[in-house]
Amino acid sequence: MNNSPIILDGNCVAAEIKERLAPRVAKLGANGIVPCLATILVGDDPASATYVRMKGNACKRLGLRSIRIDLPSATTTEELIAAIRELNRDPAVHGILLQHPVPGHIDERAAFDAIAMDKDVDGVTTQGFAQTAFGFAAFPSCTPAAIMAILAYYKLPVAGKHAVVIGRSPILGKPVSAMLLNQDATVTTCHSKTEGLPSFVRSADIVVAAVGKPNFVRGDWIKPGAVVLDAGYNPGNVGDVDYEACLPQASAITPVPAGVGPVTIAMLMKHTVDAAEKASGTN
Ligand SMILES: Nc1nc(=O)c2c([nH]1)NC[C@@H]1CN(c3ccc(C(=O)N[C@@H](CCC(=O)O)C(=O)O)cc3)C=[N+]21
Repeated sequence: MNNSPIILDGNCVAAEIKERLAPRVAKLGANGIVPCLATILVGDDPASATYVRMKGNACKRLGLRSIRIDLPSATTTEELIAAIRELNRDPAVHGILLQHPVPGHIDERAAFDAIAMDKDVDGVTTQGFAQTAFGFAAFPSCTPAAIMAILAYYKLPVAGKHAVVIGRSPILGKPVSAMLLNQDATVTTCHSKTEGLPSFVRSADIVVAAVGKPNFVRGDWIKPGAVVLDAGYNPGNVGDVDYEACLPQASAITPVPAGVGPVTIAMLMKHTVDAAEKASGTN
């Protein structure tokens, strides 16, 4: 038992990331460049609309431009790709974010892969994933980058540790597994077909929950002293970790809200500023 776990405060981590962006945004501005993020939302899922609005608000607070494109749920893959290509061609747009998930009839992979590499600030393209996996300097996807930023901010050791990632989605479980591996963790990626999931989690020094099931990770799965990172964003702002049950076991744990979420948005802002600097050669 551990009676004083560190509560990993995502708002603090996000504040530091955004503070460091301010002078860079000012310098770009002095050169007549305003970093610009285009967000695309297909359909009218209210939770997705909330996240997209939060991203737009974060841009505004940092002095970034944002363009919001809302497409009807009946949009075809071809129409969506056409909208993405138009943003690819627009030199004033530095980053493009296609909000996941898109309606089921759309080929989401094809749409993600239509995003120009140098504007893939959300790290969703196949090429971006490949670069992330190989440890090159692409924009990694934002939630995995947020998880790594939280570990770094609190100086939590990764090398040599057993990290168990629950979930293998293309923009969360898979890339965060690769990023942990690149920092010399021993990584086990668990998923819905994993047999004996609790026994894997029980051996983890670092647990990353990315399953999309509310309160899925139970307290008795957590090895005493483990670090627990909750990347879940279920309806009603509920994470994938049963926080109250895991808290007494963990040495450090992210809450939901105010854990991984705000850092995800800060990373998106950072990547957009990075992209604007690269595009303009101003860094
Ligand atoms: N292409 C794509 N990229 C994404 O990065 C992406 C996505 N699609 N689809 C949905 C998920 C979810 N996501 C969140 C970001 C911030 C919070 C966040 O900041 N949440 C606040 C609370 C939210 C509130 O106040 O309503 C918090 O945890 O403190 C949550 C969830 C990004 N996602």
